Amino acid sequence: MTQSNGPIKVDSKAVSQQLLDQYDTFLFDCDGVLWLGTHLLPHIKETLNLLLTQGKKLYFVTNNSTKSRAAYAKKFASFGIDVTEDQIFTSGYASALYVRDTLKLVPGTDKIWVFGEEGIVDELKLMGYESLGCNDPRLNEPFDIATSPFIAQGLDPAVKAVIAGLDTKVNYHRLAITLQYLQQPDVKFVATNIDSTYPNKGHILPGAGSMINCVAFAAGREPAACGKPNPNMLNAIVTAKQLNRSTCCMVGDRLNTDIRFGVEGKLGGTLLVLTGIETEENALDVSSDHPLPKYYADKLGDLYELLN
Ligand SMILES: C[C@H](OP(=O)(O)O)C(=O)O
Ligand SMILES: [Mg+2]
Repeated sequence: MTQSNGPIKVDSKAVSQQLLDQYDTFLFDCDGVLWLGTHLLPHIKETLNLLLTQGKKLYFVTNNSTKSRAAYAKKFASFGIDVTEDQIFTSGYASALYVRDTLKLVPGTDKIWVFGEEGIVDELKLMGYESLGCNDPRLNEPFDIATSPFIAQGLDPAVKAVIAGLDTKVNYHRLAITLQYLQQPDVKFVATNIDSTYPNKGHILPGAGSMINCVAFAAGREPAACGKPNPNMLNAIVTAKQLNRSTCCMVGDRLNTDIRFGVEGKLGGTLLVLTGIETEENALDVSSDHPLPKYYADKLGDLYELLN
């Protein structure tokens, strides 16, 4: 079957082997591809091991900024999957690289207000940056303009950027103080990713993009989004790992981030799996605003199941 017929379904041993034979490197999205929250999807370990036995290089590229690369390595280990930190790239790490290499903020002098979770703070800390906000327990208090310490003490003038990401503790206090910083003209606005939702155990939950848009709308500002499909994230991975784009395959569950990342990043191929956000109808919708995948499958584990 040729690409001119549209996305190719991985539903036979021949197509599964054809896909594996084309690529020597696989970049995997995580949420909706490998797992749903703490639930590992079927035959993930077997599929990753199969790729390793065939000499493939594996990398993991997630827009989920709630954990650091080190914390993700621990999550893989909790599933009995041996992945090192340097195989993992998160949107929190991509955002910290942007703060360091593009904004050129000065570690030890410039601070960052984090509207998001520890994964962003941890990556910034590795680069020598002090963060404010995030899990500060005072932000868990209901917001009261008369008593908020962030209002009473005033904003920290050392804050030169806001990084906004998925924050499962989002509340009015966090939104209000983040907006105060975004109203400062010299404070840059950085977002980890644009995902409107993310999949978790059969439910579709609000994603980073939904809460980032809340403060962006209030501030009347658009952030620089550092995760997929931003090509800078792929450029950083390709450079760090000396990858040959033409022999790489991006595996994801979302058209407007993962598949767009792979297609616009000129990778050799893309595989959309239907265990996360997209449906088979979406995968085949030629009228879609987003690039369609070269391949698609009901789940990643089909690669293994069809060959065994
Ligand atoms: C959806 C995204 O994670 P990913 O699918 O990129 O691992 C996220 O959790 O915001
Ligand atoms: Mg995903």
